[in-house]
Amino acid sequence: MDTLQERAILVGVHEQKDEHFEYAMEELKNLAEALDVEVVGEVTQKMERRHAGHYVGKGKIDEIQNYYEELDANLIIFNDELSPSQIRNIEQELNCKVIDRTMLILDIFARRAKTSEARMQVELAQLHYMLPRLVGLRASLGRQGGGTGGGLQNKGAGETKLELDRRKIEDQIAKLGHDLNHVKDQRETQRKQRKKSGTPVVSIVGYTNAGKSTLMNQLLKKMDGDNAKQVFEENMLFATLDTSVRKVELADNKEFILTDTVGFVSKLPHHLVKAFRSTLEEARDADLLLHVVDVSNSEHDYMMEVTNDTLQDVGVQNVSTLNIYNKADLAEIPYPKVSDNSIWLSAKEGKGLNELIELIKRHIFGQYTTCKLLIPFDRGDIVAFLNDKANVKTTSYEEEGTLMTVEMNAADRKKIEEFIISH
Ligand SMILES: Nc1nc2c(ncn2[C@@H]2O[C@H](COP(=O)(O)OP(=O)(O)OP(=O)(O)O)[C@@H](O)[C@H]2O)c(=O)[nH]1
Ligand SMILES: [Mg+2]
Repeated sequence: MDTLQERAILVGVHEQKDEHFEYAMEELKNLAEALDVEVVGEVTQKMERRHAGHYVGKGKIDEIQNYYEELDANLIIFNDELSPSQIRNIEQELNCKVIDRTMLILDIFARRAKTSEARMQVELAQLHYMLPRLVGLRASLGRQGGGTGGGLQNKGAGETKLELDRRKIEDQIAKLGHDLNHVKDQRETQRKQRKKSGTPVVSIVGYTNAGKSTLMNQLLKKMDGDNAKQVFEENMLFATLDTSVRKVELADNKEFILTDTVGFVSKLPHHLVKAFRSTLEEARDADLLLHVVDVSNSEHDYMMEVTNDTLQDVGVQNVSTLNIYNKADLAEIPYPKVSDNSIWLSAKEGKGLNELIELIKRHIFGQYTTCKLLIPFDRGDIVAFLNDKANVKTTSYEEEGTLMTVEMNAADRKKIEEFIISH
């Protein structure tokens, strides 16, 4: 397919109460560039509230039109999600291809999704978004354009040739919902099994591009050397869209499960959060969250706020959390440094990992207890089990059997209760 280079003008309304407007516009530019769209201009307007009919004030529409022609643009991207009537009205007035922040994010997700579950989740979000906007979108997407189009030119929604047919879209939504439920059940079963095994779960969460996958890889490398099964890390928005689950085994026979998942961004589309809910919910059952923050970004407080709000949105509450201030190498901050539940480190350089592991251990192995056991000589299986699963501190051979002092978790302890002689 012949793809025309897209040249976009960004349009944003700066509402009075919004303190993060400049950053939101900068992020919009990054999102556009993540789709190879060239940003050629920007129009902003200060208003008390966005205009219900056409997002910006009426006079601003003419200004956008002039700018559009002058800069030879072929696309206009709005900084917020446009309502169905806003899309229709702006379309009519401007007579050009119009997309909004939501379509942009959906499109990025559509391109990055790798597993079938992630693809289905994105497609579901796209269809939900499209359904009430068919009229406006039909006009907009019918126009000559390049790569972006609310995912319609991508695999997934695009290849199923829905032709914006309402009935077909509704059927497809129902089908995806059904298929996703099935995947969700499987995931639930796995989660339950993990829980039953008593192995603590540590989940990495945070804003997109904060360094979550880099941290996961470094932790795995530290344990398994270069044989570690790495996850994908990249300097781009939404490099990760799926949950990766790995087991981390520590030197003292303690182990935990580490998960990496999709990152957050401000104004994450509501339908996307909904579609990805089951992925995001994984964090709800975690024993500990590692909230990774790019401390070198001047907006990192805001990014933390967005992450916390999104987590709350999907019902992740009251899970103990460590704040990981990452990329300290790019900030003027001494590192590694630990203070209460916060740590400053550099995942990329691998500096601060030992301190982080200590901090993690302190949180998740709190329920570990030490006890003394006497195991008859004919129960070599128990001794082997303990050597494999527990942190064995002393072993001596007495007349009645093997005497061991071990530190272990509650689940394993239950299994060998009959051999405990003192605590
Ligand atoms: N300088 C520096 N760069 C880092 C550090 N940690 C990660 N990065 C870089 O930041 C970029 C993003 O890293 P990822 O690990 O992919 O980030 P992520 O949080 O998984 O991002 P998403 O999956 O997109 O949400 C990569 O280019 C990393 O090399 C760090 O400590 N210092
Ligand atoms: Mg990632």
